[in-house]
Amino acid sequence: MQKSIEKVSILLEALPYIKEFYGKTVVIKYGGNAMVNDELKEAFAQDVVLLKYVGINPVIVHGGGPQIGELLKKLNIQTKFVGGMRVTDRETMNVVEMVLVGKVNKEIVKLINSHGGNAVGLSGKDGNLIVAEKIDSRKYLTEIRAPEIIDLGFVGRVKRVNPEIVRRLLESKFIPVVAPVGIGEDFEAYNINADLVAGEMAAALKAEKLIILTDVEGIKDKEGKLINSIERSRVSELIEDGTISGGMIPKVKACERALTEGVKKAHIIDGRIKHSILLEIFTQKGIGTEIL
Ligand SMILES: Nc1ncnc2c1ncn2[C@@H]1O[C@H](COP(=O)(O)OP(=O)(O)O)[C@@H](O)[C@H]1O
Ligand SMILES: CC(=O)N[C@@H](CCC(=O)OP(=O)(O)O)C(=O)O
Repeated sequence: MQKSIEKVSILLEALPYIKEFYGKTVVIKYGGNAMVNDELKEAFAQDVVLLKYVGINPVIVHGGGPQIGELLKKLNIQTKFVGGMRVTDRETMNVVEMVLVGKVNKEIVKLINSHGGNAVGLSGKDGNLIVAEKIDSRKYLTEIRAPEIIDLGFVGRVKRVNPEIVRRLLESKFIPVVAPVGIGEDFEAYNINADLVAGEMAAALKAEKLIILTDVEGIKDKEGKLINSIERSRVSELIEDGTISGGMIPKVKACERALTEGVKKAHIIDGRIKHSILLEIFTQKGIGTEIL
């Protein structure tokens, strides 16, 4: 009996959050490093399906960096990252698209559907969802003080998101799952960092929240201690003094961008913790770092 009462009180703790977020959209970035373990994958899918069934609209934007790396290795194609971005020549771009759209996207769709959801996979090409343009490598790499200034190739930035197709899917009770491949006005495919796509998606949808799952607890300070909460105006100084570097830079940039466009809160949370999404949304304390 005591156990049952505990269960009810856990459910009741979620009630104010279900009320607050009912009918709202939450964009979730599902990172390649949080996708490596089967147990975590199952927990992720359960969280997404639960959100949908309590009336919250999840939109998934996924990565797949490690999975791209694996296939490039098998194909004996050298690859490197500069300033958190994969240098992408045409051959690499083909592999990126093959892995992200052909493999990772469909795996996530299957995973969610096998837990009772109704997911639909999209890339930036579908419905012109993500219009991209080649990133200005020099400008970007200088701005983030990258160690090397080179041409990043077919690395894109989001020029525009046309969220119509995603809105329609949400209205029809589907769960959209988006691969971060953009389409240029030159009809070239562009490789876009998935965090940046998630930020732009949240902005275009005027989402309630952006949640970025990653492979660390959240943003850490100079001493390596987790920062629970930070204002967006303080983020650039942490990049400038080197506290935030590498793969964390596009994450905080994505959060800044979403918040500037009216998204209420952004969170960087630990995807290695089972049910991290539910812990973030439905508990008072939340987890990871919130950016306001
Ligand atoms: N201040 C910081 N706080 C936390 N992680 C940081 C920080 N600066 C750099 N990082 C690095 O960013 C990484 C997360 O980015 P990335 O590896 O691209 O993740 P993902 O695969 O989830 O997209 C962390 O594993 C960590 O090494
Ligand atoms: C330009 C760029 O770096 N694109 C990324 C796209 C995938 C991604 O962002 O995956 P994660 O979120 O798993 O890191 C790449 O090629 O790896």
